Amino acid sequence: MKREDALEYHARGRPGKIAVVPTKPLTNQRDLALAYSPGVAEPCLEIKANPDDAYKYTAKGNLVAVVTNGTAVLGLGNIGALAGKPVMEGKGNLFKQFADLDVFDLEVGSEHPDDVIKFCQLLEPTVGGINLEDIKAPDCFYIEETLRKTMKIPVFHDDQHGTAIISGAALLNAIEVSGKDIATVKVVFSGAGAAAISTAEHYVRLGVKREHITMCDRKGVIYEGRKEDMDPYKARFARKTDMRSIADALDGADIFVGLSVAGAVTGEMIAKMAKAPIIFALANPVPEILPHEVRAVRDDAIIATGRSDYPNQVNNVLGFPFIFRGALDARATEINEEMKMAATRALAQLAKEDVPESVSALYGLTNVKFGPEYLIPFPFDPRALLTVAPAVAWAAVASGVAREFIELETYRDQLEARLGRARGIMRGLATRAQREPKRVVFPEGEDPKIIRAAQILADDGIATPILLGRKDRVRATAEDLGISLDMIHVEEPGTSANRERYAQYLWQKRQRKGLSLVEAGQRITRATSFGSVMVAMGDADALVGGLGKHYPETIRPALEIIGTDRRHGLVSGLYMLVFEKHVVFFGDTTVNIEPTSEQLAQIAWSAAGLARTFGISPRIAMLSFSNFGSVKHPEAQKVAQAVSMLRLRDPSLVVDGEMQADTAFSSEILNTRFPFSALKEAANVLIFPDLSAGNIAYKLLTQLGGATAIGPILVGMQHPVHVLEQGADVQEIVNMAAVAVIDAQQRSRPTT
Ligand SMILES: NC(=O)C1=CN([C@@H]2O[C@H](COP(=O)(O)OP(=O)(O)OC[C@H]3O[C@@H](n4cnc5c(N)ncnc54)[C@H](OP(=O)(O)O)[C@@H]3O)[C@@H](O)[C@H]2O)C=CC1
Ligand SMILES: CC(=O)C(=O)O
Ligand SMILES: [Mg+2]
Repeated sequence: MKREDALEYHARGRPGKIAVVPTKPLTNQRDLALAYSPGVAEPCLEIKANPDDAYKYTAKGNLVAVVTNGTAVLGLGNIGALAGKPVMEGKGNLFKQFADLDVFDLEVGSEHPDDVIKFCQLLEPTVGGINLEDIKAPDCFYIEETLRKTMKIPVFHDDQHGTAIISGAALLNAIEVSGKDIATVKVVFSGAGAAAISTAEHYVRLGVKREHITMCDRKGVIYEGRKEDMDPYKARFARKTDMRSIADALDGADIFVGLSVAGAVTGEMIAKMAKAPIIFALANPVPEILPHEVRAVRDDAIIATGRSDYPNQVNNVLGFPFIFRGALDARATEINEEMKMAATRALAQLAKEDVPESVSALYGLTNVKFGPEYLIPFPFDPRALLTVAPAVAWAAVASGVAREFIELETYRDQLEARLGRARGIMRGLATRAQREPKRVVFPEGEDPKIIRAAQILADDGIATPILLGRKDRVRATAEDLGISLDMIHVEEPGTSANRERYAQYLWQKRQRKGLSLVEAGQRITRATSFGSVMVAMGDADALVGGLGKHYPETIRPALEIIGTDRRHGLVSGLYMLVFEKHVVFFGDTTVNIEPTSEQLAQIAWSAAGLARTFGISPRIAMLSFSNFGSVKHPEAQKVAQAVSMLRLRDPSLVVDGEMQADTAFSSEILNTRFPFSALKEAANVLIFPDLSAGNIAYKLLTQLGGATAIGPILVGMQHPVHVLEQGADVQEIVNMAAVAVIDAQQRSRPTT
């Protein structure tokens, strides 16, 4: 990271990192009357009568004040309120991006603790919570304690408790990885300020013995009887000891926790620590010692820093957004010890779970697993919000400080929705699949991604996975991945007891297409054919395949063996494009290259059915370069004919065309220029005149239009078969399997 890049990042475009965004339309006289005078008086009077209504009519419940006086900004020291503003804007940005909380960053121009206290107290009507930031010790303790006693909204000093919570999670996991015992470990702190004191107290709650903690500040070890630079908070850690320097303290110590400044310890000191030392060098922006300096003297060390450019980022960014989310959603009156402990445990546990590839890919990593290099989740892991916020909210309810009851199942859905519609939709699918899980067969059963997806599907009760492949290979890969195959069925096409039966079925299906019984016997050893027969014969409910293969390699055997559902007449590949505010289905994007009018009508009919599966009432636009006969060309007429056919087939469908893409999305164009159109509002199903158009359009929208694509979803097969994109990641495989399960749930299986 270069200095110029950081400066350019902050200066680029609109200076700074956050802005205020209106959440209600204000485009005409009526809006103005509602938003401002006279309409605004109504919520004012409601709140006057019932102050709690502020949470209903204003942004208070989602608003956090990040307050500093700039006296301990990162490890830069007392650089003042104004110079601290970039950090506070940064916290605001993180609150928003990671937890959808809005922030006012408030830099208070006074070093006097009572000024900060008064300032915060006066903010109580404005915000739902206060995050104190970068205020030096011991002032920060007095400020926070006073505010907690006098205010009814959560007040949380991030450098104290955020750091304690996150490093507590990392501590539990580092202890587990190193095989140490929390009751006997010797811990040395560099720093005895806001972060260090609170972290040490949290470690004691987690099981570290107070007498095993040695705390050092600028003057060295804090010992019993020391007079210089002491305060009551440091005094709680004053040890009866002869040690005077941090070098003395580190000799034989198990754990070093740096919450002070860059360069506070040296390699020489670290070299003298006990076996498998745990080094948390957490000063920002430059740690007490850099990881390569530790490695130079200790190859058995477990290392974490506060930065994002080394493994194990122990930084309060993993805490404050999610902790405040949970606290505010539960309308907690404070953030108490139970809530902090719940956050620590939730983060520690999350690190032990499989990391989605979409997350590790953000860090340029593959196969990330719990261990010395991965003790704690990544800040960009969306599961952090989904895990920590509910844990905190629930702890608030359980400890009696919540004013709002949290229904955990629906709460997780609400959090998913905050992360974006695509995730919300996929989670909705998983929930539906879990109601009646089905057997899903995976032809690429030896692939590590498929095995990992199978584990998730089985663990989450979404499907009963059947992996096709050589059993020894599947077992060996599963073992490498640390995955148990107890709930996963593995079938080897080459040696399966069902081989004969399946070959007979295949032969009967294809004997008039030139396939001999011997050839059928050979073909059945191929996983895609084997899997397709399993589905056709009812030994599996759905097939999900095609990982690393070209599309036709999977779809052809499936089509030959399973065939097309007569009601659809043809198979097509649809995508669901999820935008921030709406969802649009695209067809056909993957199968039919030059569809006829009949086929276009079929594709539209299938797409309408798929939209209904997702709980969306279809409004179909049949697209072209022409608007309702404006261009006389066979390509446009083909689309218009498809519309007529579709109307005959299902008069209740909301469909029209041929029309241009902008017409499809503009109710104004539709209603003014084409008032005869059956489509009156923006379409949510787009049918393209050919595969080129459909395929190009969906790819452009994912690349340039910010859409998330879910698919391809294959419709029109006799039984559920779904083809993965070649490079699909584990989460995409899980998603597609959930779609396959729902597809299977919706069909009544005809007897074969
Ligand atoms: N990774 C993370 O998530 C977080 C990291 N931090 C980091 O922790 C550090 C401290 O922050 P915070 O507690 O808020 O600040 P404070 O000002 O409250 O405390 C700073 C402490 O560091 C001590 N110190 C300063 N220089 C030295 C030195 N050369 N050797 C030993 N101790 C020294 C001070 O000693 P004295 O008491 O003698 O003045 C003081 O105890 C910063 O670097 C900050 O970036 C903080 C929060 C979160
Ligand atoms: C991360 C943080 O809050 C700090 O270093 O102060
Ligand atoms: Mg800070």
